[in-house]
Amino acid sequence: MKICVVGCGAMGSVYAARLARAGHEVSVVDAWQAHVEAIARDGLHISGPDGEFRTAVAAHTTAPADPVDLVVLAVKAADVPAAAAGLAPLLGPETTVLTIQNGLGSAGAVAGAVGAGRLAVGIASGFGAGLRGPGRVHHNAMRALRFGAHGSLAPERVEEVAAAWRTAGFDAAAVDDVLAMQWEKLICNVAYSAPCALTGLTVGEIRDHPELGRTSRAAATEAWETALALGVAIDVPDPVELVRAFAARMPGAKPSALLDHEARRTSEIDVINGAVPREAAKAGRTAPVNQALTALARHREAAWRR
Ligand SMILES: NC(=O)C1=CN([C@@H]2O[C@H](COP(=O)(O)OP(=O)(O)OC[C@H]3O[C@@H](n4cnc5c(N)ncnc54)[C@H](OP(=O)(O)O)[C@@H]3O)[C@@H](O)[C@H]2O)C=CC1
Ligand SMILES: CC(C)(CO)C(=O)C(=O)O
Repeated sequence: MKICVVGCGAMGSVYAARLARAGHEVSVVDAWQAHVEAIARDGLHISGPDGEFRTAVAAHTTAPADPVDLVVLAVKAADVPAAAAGLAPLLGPETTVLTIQNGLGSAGAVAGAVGAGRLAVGIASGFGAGLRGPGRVHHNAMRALRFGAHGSLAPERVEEVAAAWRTAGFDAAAVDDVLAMQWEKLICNVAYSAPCALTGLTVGEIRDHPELGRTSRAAATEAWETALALGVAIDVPDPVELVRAFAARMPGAKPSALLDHEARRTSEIDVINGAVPREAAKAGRTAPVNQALTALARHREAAWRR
């Protein structure tokens, strides 16, 4: 498959490098000039639980006029509208766009820019990835990717994408109910994103903390109750068990919201913990734990923008 990964950060690099190593024709587009130059010169260097490797991929700072079979949009939520608006040079009549962000709401912005008929949504779970420097990424684990149609994209097209990712060694599958998958991931993210970002603790440290562990589990339980109240068909009998198992796979990981706060950057808290009170309101409910965590994170982030 001819694939372009737009947003070649922590996750985009893992996707691009593994897909290229599996023999797909892969290029990347990223906003960070020094990173793009390092990739173009030395390739992408990935380290993770299964060792290290380096792969050559073509790298650009803006999308070249060269339509591909698959665009993978792997920027953070706040950058989705701008990145989606720049995808036109990569799109041919049969191009599928796969957007993979944590939190809720990104797909709507991408559909507006590229058309819902070509859009698939992905959920990446259990990677704990971070950039180590230009051209270099480390990930703590590599659990699963699930893909689903956002609008009228044919199921065969989603399956084709999942099959390509399986050739690269990912546990990847097409699912019918991508909204349920997004909520299952959201339950895990709300447990760790704001609590880790606000305290500087890792996923495992939050899980094991006598007081903050309780806050983390309460945030997850609130998201779980909200999903059930909205009638989302999540397959989660026990949210506390779900988030414990999530942390057990990568106790040392720093959620990307914590990496953002360490760099004094605005995080994705607004579409992760912040999504829960917004969604709860649709069901006539409140979500005070996530509301408070979001307010604290927003307050800190606002100070960096002053
Ligand atoms: N990290 C993880 O372990 C996991 C992350 N996720 C989710 O995956 C998504 C991506 O996260 P992550 O990889 O950590 O984020 P990163 O910040 O590491 O990567 C995003 C990259 O996109 C670049 N970028 C921003 N705007 C544009 C643009 N318009 N065109 C091209 N490139 C652009 C950024 O450059 P610059 O920094 O210069 O703006 C950055 O290099 C998020 O939604 C995250 O929540 C999901 C599962 C695990
Ligand atoms: C590590 C974390 C919490 C990133 O933010 C994540 O979402 C994942 O790896 O699935």
